[in-house]
Amino acid sequence: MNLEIGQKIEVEAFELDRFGQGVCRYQDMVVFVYGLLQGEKALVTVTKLKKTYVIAEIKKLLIPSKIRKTVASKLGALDLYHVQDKEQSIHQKQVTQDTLNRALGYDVLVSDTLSGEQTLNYRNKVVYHVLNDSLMRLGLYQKEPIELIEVHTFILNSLSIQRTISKIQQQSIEVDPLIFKHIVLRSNEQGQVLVTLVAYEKEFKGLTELVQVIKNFKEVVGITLNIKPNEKQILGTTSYLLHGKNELSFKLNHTQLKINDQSFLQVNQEMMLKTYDLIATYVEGKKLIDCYSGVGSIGLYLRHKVKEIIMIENNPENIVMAKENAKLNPGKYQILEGDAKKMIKHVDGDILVIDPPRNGLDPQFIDTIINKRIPQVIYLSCELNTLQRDLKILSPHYEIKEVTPIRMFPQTTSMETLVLLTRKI
Ligand SMILES: C[S@@+](CC[C@H](N)C(=O)[O-])C[C@H]1O[C@@H](n2cnc3c(N)ncnc32)[C@H](O)[C@@H]1O
Repeated sequence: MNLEIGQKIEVEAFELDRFGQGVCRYQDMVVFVYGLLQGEKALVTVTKLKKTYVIAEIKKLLIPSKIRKTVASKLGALDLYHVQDKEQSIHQKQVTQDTLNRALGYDVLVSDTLSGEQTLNYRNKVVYHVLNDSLMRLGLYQKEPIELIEVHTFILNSLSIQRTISKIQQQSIEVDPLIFKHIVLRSNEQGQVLVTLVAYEKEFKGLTELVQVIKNFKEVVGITLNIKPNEKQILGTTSYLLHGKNELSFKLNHTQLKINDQSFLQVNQEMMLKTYDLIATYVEGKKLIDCYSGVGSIGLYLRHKVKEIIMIENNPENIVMAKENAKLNPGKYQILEGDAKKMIKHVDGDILVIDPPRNGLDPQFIDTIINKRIPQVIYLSCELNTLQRDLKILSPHYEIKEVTPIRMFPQTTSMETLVLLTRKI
């Protein structure tokens, strides 16, 4: 193979992979082209040469696919925007099916993707990054090459977040981009907004001016300053209240929920409710363990379905919030703080709901579930790769009853998957 960077070649994608790349073959090489769909032909420019594969970008689309909606977005956060909405759901089901079949070595039955009506403006949390400029400019990451670009309208923003960020972006404020790094905006269904300024230090140039401006926006219920712990993590564990309250309330059908600037909550409320309603149909038993429970959204939502709920969560801030949320939604709860793999050894229940972070389950945690013979396990996963790894270990002991891909993040390749498992005799 004698390809060179910058060379133009004609390729056809035989597959759209789970990262939104068209997979093509050129001579003996695999070529990945972001934004190229299955069956599409394009003239592409080689941008990276690796030992076993090549990365190229579309120069000219020669034969477009019927499922294409528009040209691919530059933004990493919109990496499936060019695909029609219905086809995004079909793609998600296919990727889930292929990944699980490959891992488990048999045909896993995967349901149709659970989808919603609101495929734009659904995000109730968005992180804007401060660009490297002395006058404040805010943006998002571009996909290829990965770099920050200024963005004024982001079509996944909830309408209230879009309104707030537009007003912030109209300000001309001098800042130090080496210290002031992000603005995180969260909104609820009432259109209220919690704004978090994220910086490496408690004081920075432009802070007072920014707070003066933002606190006058009537939708803003609170402004906090969070101290960024390192380059990789957006938010740290220290927050200071600068205005209003560090709290946002949500009404999730029969459940009231409060979060703060550090809490996890699914970003798409319509799909969160659809997911929780589906989980509710699985729940049949007395004692439910909600593990990786965050501020308690899943356990609280299911409180009418069981006699008792045990929550396990390792973040002390979330534990405080979960206890407040428990008071808002009376029921019988035990809220336990600690590492899931240790805590799970000390509790019993007949239903286990697990909603871990992207890195999935610890082998020690899986061993304990298997040894305890918990009859029903409901696994909500935000990372298909760790889900398939964990299901491989669980599957000799648990039957995979139902797998539902969830379209939690329309216009993107990110996906959520819900799996119902029952103990084999
Ligand atoms: C994906 S979130 C789910 C939160 C909650 N179920 C919800 O939907 O609102 C994962 C949660 O697991 C918690 N967590 C991460 N590692 C943990 C561990 N080793 N033990 C217990 N909880 C953990 C995080 O703090 C976070 O709240």
